[in-house]
Amino acid sequence: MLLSVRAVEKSFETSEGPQPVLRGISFDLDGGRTLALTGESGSGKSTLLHLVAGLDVPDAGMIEVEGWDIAQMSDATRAALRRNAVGLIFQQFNLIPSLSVIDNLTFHARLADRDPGDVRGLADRLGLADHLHRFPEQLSGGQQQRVAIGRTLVARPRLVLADEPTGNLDEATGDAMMGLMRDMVAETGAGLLMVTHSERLAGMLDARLHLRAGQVA
Ligand SMILES: Nc1ncnc2c1ncn2[C@@H]1O[C@H](COP(=O)(O)OP(=O)(O)OP(=O)(O)O)[C@@H](O)[C@H]1O
Repeated sequence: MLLSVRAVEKSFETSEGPQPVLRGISFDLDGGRTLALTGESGSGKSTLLHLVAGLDVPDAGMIEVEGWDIAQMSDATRAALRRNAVGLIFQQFNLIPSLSVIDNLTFHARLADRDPGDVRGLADRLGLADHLHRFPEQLSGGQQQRVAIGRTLVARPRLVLADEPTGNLDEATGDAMMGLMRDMVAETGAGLLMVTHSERLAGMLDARLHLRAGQVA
């Protein structure tokens, strides 16, 4: 199993005491499969994604990526897992401002010890062929979002975690990016866990995990 989540609990301290946000979440995700994470605002989607990404640790329960329990890892091992096995597409694009589009793509492949392969072909599929030598600040928000998607895919992670990855794109471009992500998942055998508020996009994925008040509904 690529990703196993079992009985995960997470609370945050607030002025009124601990506020439970995730209350016993369990699910599995196989390689080559795509899973939509849906639920109303505040239901715990981003919190769950952060835990799976190893950016935070659960209070109870277990999260295994390829059989490795991320809560038991040292910070250094967790960082290495994030670098090599897990690809994050979050709302902050975190592009490197001093690198052009093509260099941003290539750099991330090398960071993950991957041969970047056909970067120009990928840029083409991202609709960025005419912007290869631009710097992030010279791109629109949607173009930056596509670089962020490409940057993650070029590293060929085992697990792709995405938070509204097409949120800044028009419907046609968003659908094209969804198609690209699904193709890459199918080609590389990676798993995709994607937060979305869109029923339409959720319907394009293999399965859905719907959260309601911190539980699987
Ligand atoms: N660091 C934190 N400290 C305290 N409370 C937090 C923290 N992070 C999240 N929360 C609370 O946890 C709950 C779930 O937040 P989360 O961001 O996971 O929801 P979400 O489903 O992703 O929402 P949205 O769709 O609006 O992004 C919210 O009530 C939020 O206020």
